Amino acid sequence: MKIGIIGLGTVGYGVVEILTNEKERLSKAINEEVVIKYGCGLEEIDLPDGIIYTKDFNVVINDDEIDVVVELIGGTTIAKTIILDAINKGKHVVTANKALLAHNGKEIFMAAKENNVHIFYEASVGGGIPVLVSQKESLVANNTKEIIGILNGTTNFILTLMENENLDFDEALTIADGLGYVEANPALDLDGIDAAHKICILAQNGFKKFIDFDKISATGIRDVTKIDMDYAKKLGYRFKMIAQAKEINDGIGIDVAATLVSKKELVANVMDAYNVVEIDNDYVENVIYYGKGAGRYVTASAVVSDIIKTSQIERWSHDYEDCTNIYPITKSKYYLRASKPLDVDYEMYFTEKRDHIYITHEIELADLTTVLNDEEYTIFKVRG
Ligand SMILES: NC(=O)C1=CN([C@@H]2O[C@H](COP(=O)(O)OP(=O)(O)OC[C@H]3O[C@@H](n4cnc5c(N)ncnc54)[C@H](OP(=O)(O)O)[C@@H]3O)[C@@H](O)[C@H]2O)C=CC1
Ligand SMILES: N[C@@H](CC=O)C(=O)O
Repeated sequence: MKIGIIGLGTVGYGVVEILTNEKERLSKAINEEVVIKYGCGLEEIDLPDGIIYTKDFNVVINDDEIDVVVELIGGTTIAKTIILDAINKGKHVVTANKALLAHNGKEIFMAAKENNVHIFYEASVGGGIPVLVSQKESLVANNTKEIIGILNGTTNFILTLMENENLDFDEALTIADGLGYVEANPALDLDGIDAAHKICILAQNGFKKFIDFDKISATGIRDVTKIDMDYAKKLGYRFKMIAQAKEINDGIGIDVAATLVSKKELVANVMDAYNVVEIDNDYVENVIYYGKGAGRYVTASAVVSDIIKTSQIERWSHDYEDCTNIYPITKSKYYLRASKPLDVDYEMYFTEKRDHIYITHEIELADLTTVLNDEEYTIFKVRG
């Protein structure tokens, strides 16, 4: 197996290291020598002996000896060209590029099918956690009912810091940024866009439907305050940025939102930069996947396992229909904080200083906002 790795940054160099250190064992596992022929990056770096450095990804794609192209540059422009060109040249492709797959997955999967090549992308969701392979292979007997997850480590780290250290959002963000957690474009993390990319990929595979990414509602964690975090704590909840998808009526409900999760739920106890995915199925019922969602070796572990999987004969099918009806999930329990008593049905209520705090029964958001009229209030979804 001859491999070309395009992108030698955090993940790409980790892949080079693992494949080099584990070459003998991995080659034995597939009964074929695993060889990195090219490392492609914008700037030349030291590569282990035998790997050819190139600046030009076309050198990799146009080499007839290359079986697997590994795209690890990120983004949705050049990466798309690289992946489609590689597929059209009959190469298997491995990528960790969640943004590209959420936006252009359909086109890429179709091209892979037409060219009879593998496209594997385990590292795009949950870093090293083997959740996609489980969805595509181990859960094949099941119909998925619901998927929920904490799919962004950065925001989970920030929420954990806010809670444990009693910090404001901005204070916690500064610390997370200083530790290198926050993406170059912070909106991807903070506004839930990265988590939306990941739930889009999970939902497509779970419900066997293509989802138009632009229809997914994502609100992120910028509105979570220390005040609401304290009230949540008093009521037995913890703030988490929850990505959720489930089949509803004639379509798919899917969104990402800061949510109060009961501390009794396993998901509420996933702290720091860890990720979790919980999939509810008809036969095996609930299964939970937990682990680190980012980091050089964590992510490279999933990429290497995908590279090795390209030696298998059977292709992953992505013969999905388009889902035209995509909705935010608005039927929920809600947390409300207002400066006056509110006329709402509730499960829990207390008042402190000038605040009136409610956890409502499950209700449609539109019905709730009708009752609230012009009152000023803070609102978040509640789970559990
Ligand atoms: N880091 C992580 O923990 C995780 C990352 N991912 C995904 O993995 C992918 C890679 O991420 P990561 O390694 O962190 O990103 P990095 O920015 O660390 O690495 C990307 C590398 O690609 C290089 N590059 C950019 N354009 C080209 C080009 N045209 N030809 C060759 N090389 C190029 C960059 O060079 P330069 O720096 O000079 O621009 C950089 O070294 C992304 O899709 C990301 O979303 C997924 C899960 C976790
Ligand atoms: N920014 C992402 C990195 C991995 O996908 C995260 O925080 O989870």
